[in-house]
Amino acid sequence: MTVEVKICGVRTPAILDAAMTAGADFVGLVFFKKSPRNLSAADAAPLATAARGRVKTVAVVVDPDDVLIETIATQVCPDVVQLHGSETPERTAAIKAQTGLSIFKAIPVAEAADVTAAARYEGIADRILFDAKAPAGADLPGGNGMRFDWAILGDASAPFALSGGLDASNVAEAIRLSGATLVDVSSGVETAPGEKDPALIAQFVQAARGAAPEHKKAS
Ligand SMILES: O=C(O)c1ccccc1N[C@@H]1O[C@H](COP(=O)(O)O)[C@@H](O)[C@H]1O
Repeated sequence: MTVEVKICGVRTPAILDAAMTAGADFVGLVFFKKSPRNLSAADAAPLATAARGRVKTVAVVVDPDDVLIETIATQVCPDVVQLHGSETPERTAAIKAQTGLSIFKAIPVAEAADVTAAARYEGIADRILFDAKAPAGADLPGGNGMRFDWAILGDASAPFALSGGLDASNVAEAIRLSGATLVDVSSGVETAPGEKDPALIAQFVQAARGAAPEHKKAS
């Protein structure tokens, strides 16, 4: 089984090209002012246009209001909306209804008990994304390069995505231990916050492609 790959925090045409050349399945466009990867809708629209039909675009937002969602949906036209804040199941359903788009819902994880929160989004979010819980007081809810114990996802049901501190050196082990069918990376393919590196992107995609979840390997 092939594991899908998302390269998050793409900000320039050159890095979009690098992600597509490497064979990424998704690229993330971040709409969060505190992030070093933040884009305006006007800056993101040409990137999304260049990506269309070649790689799926994911609009990453944090507790967005209806105006931001409408602006992104009409100007950027992404394939997916990734909700990376404290959106409730009701708010998640409302954003899905407003946009008609596929929804990734991020669930912050520090310990096994956090994984159960995902059940509240069953039948609402199209994919659950388990990400490392940000430290208290952090500026960003994601994109911090922090990881958690991947093995605690071993019993999570339904295909899910994994992020948090992944890079080319650890993504194969993360897939094997967690059973994730999609891996998402931001800091792990950067040389500085917000500065993506084409070689690191290529290495990450290659490492993820070569991995398979342990319990899904043919015996
Ligand atoms: O990348 C960001 O700046 C960001 C900002 C706000 C919400 C989510 C963000 N990124 C997501 O964070 C995770 C993990 O990133 P990392 O690899 O640990 O740096 C990933 O899901 C990104 O989509």
